[in-house]
Amino acid sequence: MRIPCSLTIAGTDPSGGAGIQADLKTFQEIKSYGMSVITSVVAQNTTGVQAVHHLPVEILRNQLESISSDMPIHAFKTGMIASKEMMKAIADWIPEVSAPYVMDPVMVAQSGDPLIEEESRTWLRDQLLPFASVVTPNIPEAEDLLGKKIETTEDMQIAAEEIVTKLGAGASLVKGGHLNGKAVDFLFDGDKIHSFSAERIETKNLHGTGCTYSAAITAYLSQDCDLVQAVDQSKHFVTAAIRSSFNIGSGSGPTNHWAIREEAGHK
Ligand SMILES: Nc1ncnc2c1ncn2[C@@H]1O[C@H](COP(=O)(O)OP(=O)(O)O)[C@@H](O)[C@H]1O
Ligand SMILES: Cc1ncc(COP(=O)(O)O)c(N)n1
Repeated sequence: MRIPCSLTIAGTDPSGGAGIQADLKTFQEIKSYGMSVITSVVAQNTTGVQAVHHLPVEILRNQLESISSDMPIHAFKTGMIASKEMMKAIADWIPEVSAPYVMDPVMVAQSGDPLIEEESRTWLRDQLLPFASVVTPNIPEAEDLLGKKIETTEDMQIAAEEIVTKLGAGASLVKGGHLNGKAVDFLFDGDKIHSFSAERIETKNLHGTGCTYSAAITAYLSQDCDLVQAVDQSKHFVTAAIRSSFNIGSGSGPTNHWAIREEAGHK
């Protein structure tokens, strides 16, 4: 039996709601074997980011090599990649792997704290994004990638299309968490637009939603789901996780990764 294997390349969150920790919990819930390569160690919690330590690029390369020389990778994602040098190490490694690549173009934490160097954003867009099978920007990230404002759902659909046609991603999922009204996301798959909608849940506990969503897409892709089906199932996953998110910590609390299991009646 083939065991689906997912890899995340990202920064850490010791409070367990975002980054590598959220990704591994999500892989586990969706029953994809989880592996992780750490880019930066981040001291953060529900209130924000307190300190960041970027690992040396050489140890990033070593970790990538440890995985690809020994382990199967059926899908992988990237999250926080702080510097151009780290992006370059990952771009050099990607051709070694033939698996779907989900890029979460993380730029700032929910708290507003920056997670990547300002001058690396262009490199992320021009050198790394064209490798992505699908890229999953929130609205501020899509605005940054395209250099224009996104204010309506029509703007979101145009942005999703342009991230593919102008910037070269395989597909693009523009997420609507930062607009008002329903929580609607638009996927352009290179051919047409698909929309994924859920009721907006009134909560301050949204720490790690983007990480959880992109990790879920990665896990479903590792199981050979097609992209539209993977996004659809992941939207259900992240919505359930937000609906029963935890009021822990004094800031924006984490989502509940086992919500889907509870909804299905498993304890
Ligand atoms: N209050 C909310 N209620 C329901 N879904 C939400 C809410 N906020 C965000 N979402 C959904 O969570 C996912 C993550 O979106 P978003 O918040 O835009 O990304 P990020 O965490 O990267 O900023 C998307 O599917 C979005 O529609
Ligand atoms: C290491 C790391 N990566 C990403 C995020 C963004 O999290 P969110 O999903 O809340 O935007 C974060 N806070 N920390």
